[in-house]
Amino acid sequence: MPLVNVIRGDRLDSAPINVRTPFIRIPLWLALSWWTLKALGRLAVVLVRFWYVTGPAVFFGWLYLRWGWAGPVGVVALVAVVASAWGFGHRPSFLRFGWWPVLARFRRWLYRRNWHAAMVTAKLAVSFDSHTVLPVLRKVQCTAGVDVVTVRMVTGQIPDDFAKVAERLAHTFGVRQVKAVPGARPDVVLLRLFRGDPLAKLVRPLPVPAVPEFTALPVGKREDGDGYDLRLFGTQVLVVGATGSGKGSVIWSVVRSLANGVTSGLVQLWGLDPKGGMELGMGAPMFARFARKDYTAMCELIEEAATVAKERAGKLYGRTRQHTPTPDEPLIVLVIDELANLTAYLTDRQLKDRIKAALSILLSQGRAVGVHVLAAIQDPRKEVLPFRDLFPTRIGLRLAEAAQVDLVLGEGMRDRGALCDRIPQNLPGVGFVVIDGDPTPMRVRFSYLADDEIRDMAHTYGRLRVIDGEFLDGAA
Ligand SMILES: Nc1ncnc2c1ncn2[C@@H]1O[C@H](COP(=O)(O)OP(=O)(O)OP(=O)(O)O)[C@@H](O)[C@H]1O
Repeated sequence: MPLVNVIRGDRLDSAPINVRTPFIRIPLWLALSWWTLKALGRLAVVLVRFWYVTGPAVFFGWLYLRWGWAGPVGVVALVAVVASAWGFGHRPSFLRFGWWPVLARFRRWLYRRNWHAAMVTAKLAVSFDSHTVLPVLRKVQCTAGVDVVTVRMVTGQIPDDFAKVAERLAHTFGVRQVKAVPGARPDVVLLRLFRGDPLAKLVRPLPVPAVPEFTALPVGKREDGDGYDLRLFGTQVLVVGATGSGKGSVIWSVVRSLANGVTSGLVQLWGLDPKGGMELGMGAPMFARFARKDYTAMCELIEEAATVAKERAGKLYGRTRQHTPTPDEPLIVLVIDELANLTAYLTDRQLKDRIKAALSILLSQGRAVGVHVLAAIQDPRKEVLPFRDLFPTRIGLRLAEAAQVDLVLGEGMRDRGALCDRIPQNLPGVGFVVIDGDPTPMRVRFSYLADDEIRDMAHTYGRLRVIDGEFLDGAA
């Protein structure tokens, strides 16, 4: 409160010009007519603007006057019958042209009701030149479980401003999650509001592709309802998740998508399960090489893979930039269940150093020459996994701490919606991935193979030859 130069009373600022406004006497009938005309004009604007309410209201009013209750009830029944027939007859077109547009109009009305308050409380309203400016709600489109709201930003705003307050917006609009992605134009942001959770239900094992498509292996479902296809060519894959987060389901989903390649010899899986074969043991026949107890055998497997990678790189030098798998030179995928056991917790220092050296060669040189790594780990810190950055594809399942999200998925990914630390324990197999060409992380759920399904798959497609350095009976 100011303590000097204060006097009581209203302060009147001196006017720049003093103008005496003219006094005109208007007859009452003229004023009344003007007000009536203005009210009629406003009514016409409202009637036209909310045509989707006024049109049906007028139509039903007319039906009622003409035929009594039978009129409106008959028309409602007719619409219900036609809609049901359309919905059952051709569901995709009914949803696209019938149901979603109607729902979108309703949802737009809901969002508009809260828009002003939501923008002000989320600090997205901007004060400029002594007035408040709000982002403009342009359009709402609905699809299964998701509303896409097109928003024109205020000058100076960027999509990340919306991403930062996404959680606040989700609570305000009563949806599960909000994601902000850049729109088609630089001044537009798209808010994706997720109403329900399409990933709440378990994803059953997916059909095994006849020939594996190494750029798009079907492994799960995305939250926008599409299937999630993992790219293996040209990359190395790291799966990070707390205990019980479903790392095993990622591994088995990938193995299943490659199963026909294993049978045809186009793919060789080499399995390393330092936890004594707890995870990979059930499907051991899927692996051409398998090590579970002997750390020296595991180290030798990794060194052998690194040697293959170096030899192939030497052969392909100057000829091609991507190796094409053949039965003579198959795609090799090293599946490692708990990588930290090899890189951090191993007490034999010499062996640990050999493993680290071979792994870094494999990770850096293998991806172009068809020698890949699919590794799972619980703790993504640098001390545990020094070469985290050599895995271009990283999958974040449920994580223990918010700070781990950006370590796994990249800087700013938690702000953009990858809430790995908020994945509930009752949703194992759910995680976030960064999909090529999309700056916002995608929530996915990996398919789940029960133990019997893993055994069946191994029985149908498996070709195991060597366990811990020893040939299996009947295998050669
Ligand atoms: N994709 C999934 N869908 C449904 N349930 C799943 C899925 N993945 C895993 N589960 C369930 O969660 C349990 C734990 O999964 P899993 O053993 O794969 O986790 P993990 O991350 O490998 O744990 P740990 O690090 O302790 O080995 C499984 O026994 C299974 O019941």
